[in-house]
Amino acid sequence: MSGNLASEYPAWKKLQQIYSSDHSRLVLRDLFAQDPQRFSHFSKEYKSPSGPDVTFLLDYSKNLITQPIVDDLLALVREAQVETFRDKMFAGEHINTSEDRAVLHVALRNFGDFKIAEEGTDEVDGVLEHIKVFSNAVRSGEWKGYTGKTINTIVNIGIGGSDLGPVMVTEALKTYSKRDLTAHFVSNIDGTHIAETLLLCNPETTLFIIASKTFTTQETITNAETARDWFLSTAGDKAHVAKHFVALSTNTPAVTAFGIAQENMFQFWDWVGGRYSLWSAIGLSIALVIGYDNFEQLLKGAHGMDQHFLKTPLEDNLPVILAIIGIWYNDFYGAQTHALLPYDQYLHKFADYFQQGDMESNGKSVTKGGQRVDYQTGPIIWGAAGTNGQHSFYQLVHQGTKIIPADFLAPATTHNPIHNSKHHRILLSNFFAQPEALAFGKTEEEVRKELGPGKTEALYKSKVFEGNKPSNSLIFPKLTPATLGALIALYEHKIFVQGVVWGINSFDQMGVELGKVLAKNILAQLAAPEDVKGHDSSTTGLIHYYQKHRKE
Ligand SMILES: O=P(O)(O)OC[C@H]1O[C@@H](O)[C@@H](O)[C@@H](O)[C@@H]1O
Repeated sequence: MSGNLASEYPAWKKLQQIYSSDHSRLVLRDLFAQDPQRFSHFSKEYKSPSGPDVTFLLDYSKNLITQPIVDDLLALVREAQVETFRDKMFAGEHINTSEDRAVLHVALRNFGDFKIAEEGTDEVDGVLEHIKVFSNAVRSGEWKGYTGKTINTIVNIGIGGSDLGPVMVTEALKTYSKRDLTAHFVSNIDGTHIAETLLLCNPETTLFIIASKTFTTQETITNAETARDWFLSTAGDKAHVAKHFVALSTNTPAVTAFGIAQENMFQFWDWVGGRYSLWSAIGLSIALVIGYDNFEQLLKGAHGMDQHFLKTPLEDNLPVILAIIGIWYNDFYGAQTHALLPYDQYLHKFADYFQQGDMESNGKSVTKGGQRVDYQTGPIIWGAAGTNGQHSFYQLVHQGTKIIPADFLAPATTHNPIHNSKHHRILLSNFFAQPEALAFGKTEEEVRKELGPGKTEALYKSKVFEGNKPSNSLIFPKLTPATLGALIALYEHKIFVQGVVWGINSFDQMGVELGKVLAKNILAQLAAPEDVKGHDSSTTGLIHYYQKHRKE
């Protein structure tokens, strides 16, 4: 986030030369054969420096790297002054320059450690207390609906960062959830989303959580109004809204105008980016589902990773290691994507979550100084829970023409050891096998030996796995709230490091604006064909087709 062009750093130029001269020699079979200690050289165990016990092993030995390459990538990190910018972030400096804002999601999980001088950081504990008291009241049944019944359903209405974090975390920690409290998440403006959800709700026992940092987001406000109308059509009296609607927002006037009382508003601050907000009041639905104590464990797990990121030398710093490996493929190998592949059904929304986390943060092409970059920035993030992906897109990962770096994640112990953990052993055998198959493949010689003579050349060739496909493996004892917190913070800081190296602002999201403005303009033109003005022939033609065929 220095605003410099990464391609001007001496280390960048050196890495380009290394890639050109050496990449054909970077073959995992050979690298492992040459160094029997490769695993211990390129793996690290994380142990939380404070708070709840969190540990995991990151094995990055199956990457197309050598120690000199790692050293040059770390030199790049130093030249980009990542440590300086990291310290600025933790100190509350306004590193989000385009919006003149601090970037302080770390302050939301700062259990007294870091000194941060920014307005609002002294209010964090008060909001956490509010979340605690409220979530305890709802979960215990003390909080009653307008007819005196306890709440058994919550509906979080929010989109983007006000949806994806709570969705991902409540799914990931479902085993900790209060099973008699059903949680729904409504995000899409498509009326189908709210309509189908309302069919499952009883107005007497449903709590709506309107989650919007700005409280101006069209989707969220429209869905919230629809929910309020639906509620009032049964409840009648507007005074009952107070028992069934709460807001999570930075925008007090808009919340009040909507009709939500200030005591039912959970505050946060402009220094919390939407995609980094699950640790804030936006996490209310998480606290309701898993309980406040577990929510706090999540925060503490993340705080441990914050300390690790802040205090660990670069060569042992796990977010830095993930970041440099990503840069190596993204910028030198030309990899377009990065797959997140958790072998844990509970983490089935992990890739969706980091699609926003990473792509909205680092999907930029202009540096903080305003220069057009001449290299690749953020990768396309995608993925699915194992083993489902194996029966779908892994074919291309194994034998396609593209290089797809991937992170495999898995718990050693499952929360569901059914059938004497048979399922889990099978799951983990796949978690171990896939990176092995990707890295080492199967040679033509091995195929010929296996099939024997007399087969067509085409068949021999089609069964070859070229291998040399890179991956990281991350294994942790069990998916606990604290472990999940640490994993999320690990990836958040990885994204930060990459953004600093690329010289971009990872904390604004100007790219979401243009479409919003055009949609607003078009919405006002939808009534009649003669209203449709100022568009290209394609857009005009599409709108005219819609106008001809709609039935409302
Ligand atoms: O929380 P609100 O303000 O409704 O924003 C919801 C989402 O809006 C989008 O346009 C993006 O800017 C996201 O970063 C944000 O999380």
